[in-house]
Amino acid sequence: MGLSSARRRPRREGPSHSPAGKPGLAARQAAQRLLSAIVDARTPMDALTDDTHGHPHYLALDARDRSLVRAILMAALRHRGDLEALVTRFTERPLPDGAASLRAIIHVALAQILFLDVPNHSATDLAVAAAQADPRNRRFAGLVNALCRRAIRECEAIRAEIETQPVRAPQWFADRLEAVYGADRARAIEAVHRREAPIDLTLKDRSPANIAARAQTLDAWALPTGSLRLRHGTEIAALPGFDEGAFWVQDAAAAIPARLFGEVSGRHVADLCAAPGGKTAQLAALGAKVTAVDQSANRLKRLRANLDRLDLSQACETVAASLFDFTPDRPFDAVLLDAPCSSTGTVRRHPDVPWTKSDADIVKLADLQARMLARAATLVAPGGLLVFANCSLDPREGEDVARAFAADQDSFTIDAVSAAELPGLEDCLTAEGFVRTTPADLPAPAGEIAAGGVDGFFAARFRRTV
Ligand SMILES: C[S@@+](CC[C@H](N)C(=O)[O-])C[C@H]1O[C@@H](n2cnc3c(N)ncnc32)[C@H](O)[C@@H]1O
Repeated sequence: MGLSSARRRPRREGPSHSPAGKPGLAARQAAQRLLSAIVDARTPMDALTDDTHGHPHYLALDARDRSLVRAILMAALRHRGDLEALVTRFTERPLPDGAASLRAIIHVALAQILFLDVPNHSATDLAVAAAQADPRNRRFAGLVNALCRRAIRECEAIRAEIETQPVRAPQWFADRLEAVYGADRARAIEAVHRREAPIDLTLKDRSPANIAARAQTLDAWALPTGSLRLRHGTEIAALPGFDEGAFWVQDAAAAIPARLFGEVSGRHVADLCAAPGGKTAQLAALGAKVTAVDQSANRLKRLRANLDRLDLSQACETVAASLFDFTPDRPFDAVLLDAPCSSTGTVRRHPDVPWTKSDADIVKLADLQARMLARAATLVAPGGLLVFANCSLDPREGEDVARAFAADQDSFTIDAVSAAELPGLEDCLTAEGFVRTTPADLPAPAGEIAAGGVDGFFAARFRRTV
C-alpha cells in the first residue's frame, strides 16, 4: 500500500463486504492495512491511528476495535524481526516478492497468537478469511492457516526462543545502536524496546509532600528524578487529580531539559518547538513567563487545551510560526529548543519509528537541528541560558550538534550539567557535561513492579557570555 492509498477512502466493507460479515474481520483487515502503510509506505503509526485524521479503515472502527488494532500493531512492530524469521523458518519457499499484504495478514495473525490475549481460533479464522477476501491472497489461505496452526502448536517454544534469542531488526537501527553504544548496551536498550513502556507523570506541584501524597493516591513509584511512574496501565483522564490539572503525562527523561534552567520564576523563557506543551507546562508551573512557539497551528491547539486543563494558560503566550520567522521584540532570559528529531529514543512507545525512519533521515534532521540551534542562539539575551534537547538516541542529532555549536559560537560556553541535577540518572552525563539518557537507564529497583527505563534523550546547556 502506498502513502496515497493509505489516505484513500475505504472500499465498501464491514458486514456488507466481509465474508459472512464475520465479527472482528474489519479490525484485522484494518490492522493489516495499517501495518503495510507503516512498514511499506513508512507512514507513522500516530498519523494512521489519530482519532480525527487517521486512516479511514481505522476511523470506521469502534473504540474497542481501535484499541485492539493498536495493540496488534504494537506487538507486530516490536517483534517484527522475530515474526519475519518465524515465517522464513515455517515456509518451504520465501513469500512471493511484493507480497506485502500477505505478509501483513500473517504478521497480524502471529502477533495475536504469540503476544495478545485473543482466542487463537479467532486470530486464525480471521486471518484465513482476510486472505480469502483478497483476490491476490486467496490462493495463500491454506498457507496462512498452516502457519497459524503451527504457531499455536509451538507457541511456548517460540515465545521462549524469542525471549532468549530475539532477532535484532531493522538492520540499520540494530547496527547503529551497536556502533554507538557497543554490543552489551545495545542489547540492553533493545531488551527495553521490546517491553511495554510505563506511564510517567509530571506533577504541577513538585514539593516533596505532594509527590509523596500523589504517589500514594495514584499507586505510583516516586522516581528519584521527581516524576511519578504508574504501577498499572490505566485511563489517565479517570485518575484522581486529572480534572483539577494536578499532573500531565511526560516521560521522566523528557522532564529533564526544562529543569536545566533552574530558577525561572518571573523570567521570560522561549520554548521554541513547544507543542504539545509538556515542557511549556513545566516552565509555567515554575513561574516563568513563557512564549511557546510552534510552526504547527494544530499542535498548538493541543498545547493550549493542555495548558487550560492545567490552569497555566495565563503564564503563556503562544506563537504559531516557524522559529526561523519568529522575531520577538527583545531577547529572552532563557531559550529551550526541543528540536524535531528521529525520535529513536521513544521506540518503547513508538515501535514504528525504526521502520519509518532511516539513516538518511537522521543526517537530514541533524542538519536541520544545527540550523535551528544557530537561530535559537540569536534569541538569547547576554548572560542567558540556551538548552538544546531532543529524543533521539543518535549522537549525530545530539552530542555532535552540540559540540559543533560550542566550537562555532564565540558568545556561548557549555554550561556543564552536574550529577546533583540528575538524581537517579547521575551516570547519564557525558565528559562535556551534556545529558545522555537511553532506555537502559534507571532500571527498576528490586521489589518495584513498575517497569524500569526512560526515553532516550539528549540535552545540552549553554550560557551566552556576551
Ligand atoms: C519534539 S516536538 C516538541 C515537543 C514539546 N517540546 C513538548 O515537550 O511537548 C517538536 C515540535 O517542533 C515543531 N517544529 C518543527 N519545526 C519547527 C520550526 N521550524 N519552528 C517551530 N516549530 C517547529 C513541531 O511542530 C513539533 O511540535
